[in-house]
Amino acid sequence: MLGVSACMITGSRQVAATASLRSAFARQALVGSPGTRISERLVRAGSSSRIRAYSTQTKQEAAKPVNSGMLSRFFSAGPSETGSSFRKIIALAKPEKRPLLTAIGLLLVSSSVSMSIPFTIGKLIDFFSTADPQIPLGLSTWQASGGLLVLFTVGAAANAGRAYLMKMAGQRIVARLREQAYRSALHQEVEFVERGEGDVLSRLSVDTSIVGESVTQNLSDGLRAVVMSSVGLGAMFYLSPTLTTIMLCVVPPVSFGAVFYGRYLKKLSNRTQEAMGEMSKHATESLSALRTVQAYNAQPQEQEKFHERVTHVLSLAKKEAVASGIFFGSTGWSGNVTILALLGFGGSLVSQGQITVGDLTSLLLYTVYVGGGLQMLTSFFSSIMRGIGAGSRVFELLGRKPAIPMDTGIALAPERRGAVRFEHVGFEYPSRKGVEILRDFNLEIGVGESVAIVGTSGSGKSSIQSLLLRYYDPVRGKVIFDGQDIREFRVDTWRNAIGLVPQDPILFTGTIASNIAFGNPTATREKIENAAREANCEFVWGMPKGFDTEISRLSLSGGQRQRLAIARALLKKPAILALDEATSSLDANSEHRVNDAVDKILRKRQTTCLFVAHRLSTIARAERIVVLEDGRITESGTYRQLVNNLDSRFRVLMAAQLNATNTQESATLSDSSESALGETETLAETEELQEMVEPAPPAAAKSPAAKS
Ligand SMILES: Nc1ncnc2c1ncn2[C@@H]1O[C@H](COP(=O)(O)OP(=O)(O)OP(=O)(O)O)[C@@H](O)[C@H]1O
Repeated sequence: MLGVSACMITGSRQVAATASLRSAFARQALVGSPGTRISERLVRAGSSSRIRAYSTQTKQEAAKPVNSGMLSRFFSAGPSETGSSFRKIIALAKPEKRPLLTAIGLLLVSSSVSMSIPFTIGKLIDFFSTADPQIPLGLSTWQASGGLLVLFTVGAAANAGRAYLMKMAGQRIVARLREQAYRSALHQEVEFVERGEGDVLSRLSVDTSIVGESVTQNLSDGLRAVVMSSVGLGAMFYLSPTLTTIMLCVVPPVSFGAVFYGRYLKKLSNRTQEAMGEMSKHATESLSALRTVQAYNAQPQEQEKFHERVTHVLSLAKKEAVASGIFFGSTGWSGNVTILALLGFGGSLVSQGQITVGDLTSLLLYTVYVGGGLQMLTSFFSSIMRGIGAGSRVFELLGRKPAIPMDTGIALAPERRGAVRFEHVGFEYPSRKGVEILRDFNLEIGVGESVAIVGTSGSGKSSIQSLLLRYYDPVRGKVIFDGQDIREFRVDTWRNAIGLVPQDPILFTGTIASNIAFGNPTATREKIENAAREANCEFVWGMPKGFDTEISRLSLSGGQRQRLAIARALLKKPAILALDEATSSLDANSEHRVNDAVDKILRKRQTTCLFVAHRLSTIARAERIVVLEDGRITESGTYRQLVNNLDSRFRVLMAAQLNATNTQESATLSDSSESALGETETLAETEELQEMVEPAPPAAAKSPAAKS
C-alpha cells in the first residue's frame, strides 16, 4: 500500500506542480508588458492575423470556439488508423536500423554481464562457506577478482554505448517526425491550421516527443526487460524448477493487469493530449491578443478560463496517477509476497539439502531481476500505448490530405498575363456552412486594370482576395485567369503570380532585407533595394544598418510596414497585385507615401490590381470601383461616374465613412499636433468627401486621381 500511495502522491504532486507552474506562467505572461517576447513569438507563430481579424466585432460571431467535435471533424480518424499507428511507429525506427541494432547488441552484452551477477554471488557464497574453497580453473583470488572487474567494465561500457545510441536514434526520429508534421501543417489549407492551431502545435511538440520516446528509450528499456526476465527465468529453472514454478504463479494476474492498465492509459493519453491542445490554444489566443486583454483588464477572466483548462488536464492526469498507483503498488506487493513464499519454501529445501544456500540466494536475486524486468515490461507496454495514442494524432496530421492540394495541376508560367474573372461565384466558409458570403458574384479585371472593391465592413471584400489566393475554393462558380479555371494551376505557381499586401502585414524575425525577400530567398541585394525603392521604403536607407537592420529592433509604423509589404510583393514581379488596405488610419505622410508607391505600380507595370479599399485616396486611384453588397456587385464605374450619380450606393457608403472620419478627425486634430502636411492632406480629403455628400455639379468636382 505504501507503494500505491507513494506513487499516487508523487504522480499527483508532479501533475499539480506542473499545473500550478502553467497557471503561474500564464498569470505572469498576462500581467507582463504587451511587448514581451512571448507574445511576439506567439504572434509570429502565425496566429496573429486570425486572432486579430476575429477580435473585431463583426467577425466575433464567426470565431466560434474550436471544440473537440470540430477537431474530430478535421481529423476523421477511424479505429483502423489508430491500429496501424503501431506499425507506423515501428516503421519510423527503420532508418535508424544500424544504430538500433548496434544498441541491441550492446544491450545483450551489458545484460549478460548484469545477469551473471546473481549467479556469481551465489557461487561466491557457496565458495566461502565451504571448508576448503577452490576457485574454478585454478585461478587465484586476485585473478578471479580482476577477471570480474574487466567483465563489469565491459558491461558498463556496453551500457553507456547502448544508452547513447538509443537516445540519439530517438532524437533523430523526433526531429524527422517534427519536420514532417510541420511540413504537413504548412501545406494544409489555412482554415484547418487557423481554427485548430493550438492543437496542431501540441501535436508538433508534445506528441512527437512522446512518440520518439516510445520508439527508443522505451524500446531500449523494453528489450532490457525481455532479456532480464527471460535470462532470469532460464537461470531460475536451472537452479530450481520447483521454486521457479511457484514464482511463476503470480505472472498471469500481473500480465492481465498490465494489459488492462495499458489500454486504460492509452485512452487517457488521447484525452490528455486533446485537453493539452485546448489549453495551449487558449494561451496562444490570449497571449497574442495581450494588448486587448490588458486594455480591458481581462486578466482574471482569461486566467479563470485557463484555470478551467488546466484543471481538466489535471483531472485526467489524476486519473492516470491513481491507475498507475494502484497498478505499481499491487505489482510491487505481489512481487514481495512471492519473495516471501520463495524464502519460506526455499529455506525448507535448503534444510533438506536439496539446494545450497548460494543457489537459494541466486534464485532470490534472479526473482528480483525477473520482477524488475516484468515491471519494466509493463511500463514499456504502457508507454508504447501512450506512444500509439500520441502517434495516431501525429500520423493523422501527417496523413491528412489538404482540401487544396499543393502538388497537383499544371504549372503556371511566371510571365503569363491575362484577365481575372470571377464567374457566378458563390462562397461560404467551411466553418459557417449555409451563411453565404458571396452569391452569384461576377467581376472581370482586365490585364493591367486596377479595381477597387468597396463595401461595408464584413461585406466580403477580403473573402474575394482569399478566393483569389485560393485559401478557399468557391462553393459555386469559378475564378478564371487567362481563360483557365485557377483550380487547374498548381497552387504554388498560381500564388507566385500574385503579390499580396495584407491589411496588417506580418514581418518575420530577421532583417529588413530578409523580410522583403520573404518567399524569394535567392533575390539579390540589388533587386531587394530596387523593390524597396519602388515601394517608397526610403526610411530603410536612413537606418544605421540599412537593409541589415533586425526587424526585432524596430518599431515600424503601419505605413512603413505596408510599404515593406508592397516591396515584398513587387519583388515577385506579380501578374496580379492584391492589396488589402489597412483599416486603421495611417498618418497623412505615410498614407501619401503608400499611395505614391501604388501610383508607381499603376503607372509603370502591366500589373492587374485588386484593391480592397477603405480610404478615399486609394479608392480614387483605381480605374474602376465596384460596390459589394449582399455578396454581389451592386454598382460599378469610375470614381467620377459613381460620385456624379447622386443616387449611387457609393455616395451613401462614402457619406457613412465621412461621418466616421469627421468624428475621428476632430478627435485627432484636437488631441495631437499633426505635421503641417498631415493636416492639409487630411482636411483636403475631408473637404472632398463633403463635396461628394453635398450634391455638387459634376464640373465642380475635382478628381484626386487627376491630382496625383
Ligand atoms: N475564416 C472565416 N471563417 C468564417 N467566417 C469568416 C472568416 N473570415 C471572415 N468571415 C466572415 O465573412 C464575412 C465577410 O468577411 P470579410 O473579411 O471578407 O469582410 P470585409 O468586407 O473584408 O470586412 P472588413 O472591411 O472589416 O475587412 C464576415 O461576416 C466575417 O465574419
